[in-house]
Amino acid sequence: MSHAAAAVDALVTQVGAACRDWGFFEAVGHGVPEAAAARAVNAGHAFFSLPPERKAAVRRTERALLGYYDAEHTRNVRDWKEVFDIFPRELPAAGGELVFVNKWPDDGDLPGFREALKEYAAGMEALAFKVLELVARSLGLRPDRLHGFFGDKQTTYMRINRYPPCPRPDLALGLGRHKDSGALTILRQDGVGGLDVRRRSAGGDGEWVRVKPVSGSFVVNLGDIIQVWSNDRYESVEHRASVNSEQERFCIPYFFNPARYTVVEPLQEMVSEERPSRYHAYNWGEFFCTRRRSNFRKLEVDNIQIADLRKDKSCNAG
Ligand SMILES: O=C(O)CCC(=O)C(=O)O
Ligand SMILES: [Fe+2]
Repeated sequence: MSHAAAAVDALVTQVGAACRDWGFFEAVGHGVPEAAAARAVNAGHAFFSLPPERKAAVRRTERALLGYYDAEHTRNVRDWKEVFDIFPRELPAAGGELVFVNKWPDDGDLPGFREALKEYAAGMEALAFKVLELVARSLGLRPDRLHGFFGDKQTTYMRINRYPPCPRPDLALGLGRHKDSGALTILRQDGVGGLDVRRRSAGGDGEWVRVKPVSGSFVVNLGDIIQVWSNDRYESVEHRASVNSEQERFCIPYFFNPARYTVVEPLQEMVSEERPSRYHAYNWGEFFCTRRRSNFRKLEVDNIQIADLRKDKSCNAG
């Protein structure tokens, strides 16, 4: 085996172990130019420093879901944060449905904002395909086995997240506990710290573990779709963002998601007589839109979770 092939094999083993044991890992030596990341971070800070009326000009609505928002709910509890969302690959508006067209602030307000975010998103996409390949290999699949789900019509979105200092961090969360519903999330966080991951444990709820910020790294986490594709070999992991009373915290997650029409179900290679399919097939676009619709206000019932699609609901994993 060549040197390079041995290095890839070693990386695949590491990624596989992290996916199995944590569902989370940090990527260093990832090839995304630091200057592009810094430009995106600066653009984000500049956006949130705009006066409220400039931010309100690109506020999202219940139908047009991209842009600025400061009242999001996660699993029926309001988050302590403000966000700005874009689709790096914009989707044409389809009549009567939710609209995913980008709302950009005026160029005069924020010169270079759009370019900075687009450049960064392109770097994230390149990294996302590399991670996808490592994940596929770690499951014993062809390196490009999952690539076809992420063509031009992908529903990937990117968010800039700001968590303001909170006078009572014991009473609020920047972002309530949740699992990401897409395939992979790759995020850049600042040095403040606040991302907590729930440790997996056989007996039920594990402890919360703070993800130590590592300068120049990206945090990668598996979403529900990888859990389903892998037929539970990997699991999406619960996480949350804590806040603190002194400092604002800032991060940019990139949510790598397949096309809307994708029917998500365990991959045929992951299913066997000994390990039958554990999930009902579902339509990703419907799942995504149901989730996004429900984060405007407090509902009486919890919104849809991946566990609802399990064939064996008595098993609480996921
Ligand atoms: O603030 C963070 O680090 C986590 C962000 C996150 O989990 C999300 O936006 O889904
Ligand atoms: Fe998340």
